[in-house]
Amino acid sequence: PSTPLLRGVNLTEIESLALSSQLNMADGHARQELTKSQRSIVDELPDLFAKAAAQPVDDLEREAHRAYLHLLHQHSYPTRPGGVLTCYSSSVAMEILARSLVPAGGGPVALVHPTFDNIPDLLRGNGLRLLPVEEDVLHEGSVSAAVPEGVRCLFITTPNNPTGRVLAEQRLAAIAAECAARDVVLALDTSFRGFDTRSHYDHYTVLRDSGCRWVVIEDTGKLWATLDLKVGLLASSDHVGLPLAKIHSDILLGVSPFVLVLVTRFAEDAAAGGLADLHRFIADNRALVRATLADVPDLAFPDGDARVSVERVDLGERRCLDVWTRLRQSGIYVLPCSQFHWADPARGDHSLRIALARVPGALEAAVRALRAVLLSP
Ligand SMILES: N=C(N)NC[C@@H](O)CC(=O)C(=O)O
Repeated sequence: PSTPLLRGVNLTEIESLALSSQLNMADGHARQELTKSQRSIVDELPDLFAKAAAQPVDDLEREAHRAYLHLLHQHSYPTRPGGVLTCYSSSVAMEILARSLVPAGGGPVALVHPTFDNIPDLLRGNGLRLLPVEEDVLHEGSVSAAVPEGVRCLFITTPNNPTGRVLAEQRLAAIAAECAARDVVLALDTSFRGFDTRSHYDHYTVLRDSGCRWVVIEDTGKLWATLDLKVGLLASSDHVGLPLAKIHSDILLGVSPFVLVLVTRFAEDAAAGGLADLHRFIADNRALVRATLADVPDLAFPDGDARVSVERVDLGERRCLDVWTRLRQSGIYVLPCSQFHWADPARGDHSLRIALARVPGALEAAVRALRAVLLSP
């Protein structure tokens, strides 16, 4: 049986246990130090606050959308009113999408497997039935198998969490064409795309050209240590046929203009070289994890070419709950992977996920402690 003690506990509840720990390697939020140029943005906060108060919020919203999406080479995003709805977080965007799918009727939602469990939880919480689509089926093989028969929506996290796997441009085009032919809504969660340039082809051009009904959820919260000052973006095709704007209005009037200005400034800093620096920083932290654990027997890193800000560790015969529990006794937190396998948790019972957007010294201390636990019976 899978790790019973964590049954009924979701990943975010496990992450919340770690929030006050100095050695929190659990959640995928950005907790690294600010760079020099980012600190100078923080030094400007009083002026940014004044700018946010003085300018029309529509302008600030358009500026934030453009700065963030152009940073990631997404030039063809919709600019029509309501084409990109701004939310407090990507999970709020996810909840709006899930609620909007319910009245549409029709079959289940096909969802990539594994992926972060708040996505299936939000979909199921709205009464939607789910069908898992394994990553290999999604990324390779027949396109009709990637879009199961009878589904109302296909939901893909790309880059995926925790694997880092990126949907290639040609594959997105093929899946979008299949969705167009079968009138299936194609939904993408691209929250981790900032870390991987392989996901920086213009998804909006591909989606638009396919003619399919589509939704894309973006998240500014994973990249920069802004204390979770962030926005989620809910973009959609003009013929998506879902009451996204209506449900969005049920949940919020708008996000803080101050956060919009902050996101714009951090995105501009990233475009001026900060994003490349961040990629090197994450790659160095990934290398630190792999080097520190290199001499541990019966251990593997299943996502060899992942670039996202998390790293999965395959523990061999060891159980993730046992390792997680022993680390927690020393105040060190990682994330067990059972719940990512939302349709078959046992498949995650022998792997952990380590957050990489962390101060290197803290990451090294945590991974050295993990190594000690793994080497002691
Ligand atoms: N609304 C939720 N549950 N937020 C947690 C989520 O941001 C953590 C995450 O995405 C990750 O740790 O990979």
